[in-house]
Amino acid sequence: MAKTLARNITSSFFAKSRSEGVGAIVRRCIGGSKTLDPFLMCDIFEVTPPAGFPDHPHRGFETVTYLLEGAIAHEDFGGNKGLIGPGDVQWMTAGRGVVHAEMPASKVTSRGIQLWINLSREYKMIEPAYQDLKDSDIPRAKPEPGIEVKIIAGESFGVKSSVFTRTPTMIMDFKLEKGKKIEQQIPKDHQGFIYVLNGSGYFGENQFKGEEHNALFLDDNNGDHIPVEAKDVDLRFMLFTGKPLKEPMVNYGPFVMNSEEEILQTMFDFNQTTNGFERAKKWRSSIAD
Ligand SMILES: Nc1ccc(F)c(C(=O)c2c[nH]c3ncc(Cl)cc23)c1F
Ligand SMILES: [Fe+3]
Repeated sequence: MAKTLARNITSSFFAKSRSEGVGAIVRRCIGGSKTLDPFLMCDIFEVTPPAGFPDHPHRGFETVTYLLEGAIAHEDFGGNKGLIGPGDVQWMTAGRGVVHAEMPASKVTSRGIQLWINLSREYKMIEPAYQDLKDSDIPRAKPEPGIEVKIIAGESFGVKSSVFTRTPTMIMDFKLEKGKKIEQQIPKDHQGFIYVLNGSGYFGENQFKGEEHNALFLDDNNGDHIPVEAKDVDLRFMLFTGKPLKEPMVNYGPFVMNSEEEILQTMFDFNQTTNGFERAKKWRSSIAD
């Protein structure tokens, strides 16, 4: 069978720690100087009480919060509240508007990843929705001993996630023992990036070396897979790919719309608690004092 086209890595950078929220620390691998349609932001966060992300709004996109260690409590203006524990995922579709708080619920430092995925114009003003996945709900693919793929969204080695993605997205957590190599299929029309969580490895057809805290960006050569090899040590990395929306994007902090007018309207809606922000009137979370 003819060998299909593989993706290469075009660039990488080391995600430095910076403060965010109230006393939290994040390594921002998307959203600082680097954007990658349809992804708006990707933070690898560390947060210890009393720090956190107190009451704040979102409109026009989705947030995906994946806990690596510890726990995050969340509560929104609609009374939705819960705990995101180790290995769990909260997929929040903010749509027309959510106001919530996200606070650490563990004495030890809580570590995780929060990805912001843009919504296309047709979905920006839909009702908010949640998809909560407990670690045990999230399928794994184990194509051979020494390789495990945790599939938060998308498909790997015939194993599919149950998550509904309005913006076509793949999010996977890979663990490769030293000496193992893998080829992960990627839709040809997706853009993507990798974040190395632990160890190091060689990524893409061009065997680009990636180490801890490195964000690595895939070329958009329409390749249908990416080869990865853990040559020297065990490797753990995240793969994020998504179909670009190719729409105008105007953002103002946690509001992401298609025009300046829509952003001004959003700021008015939030300040006047109208048009999706009605429940924000007088609401204060109970988890962020
Ligand atoms: N507007 C705005 C401004 C500043 C923020 F910090 C936030 C925000 O909440 C987060 C930024 N990264 C994060 N990682 C993890 C978690 Cl749980 C939350 C966030 C936000 F939304
Ligand atoms: Fe938030």
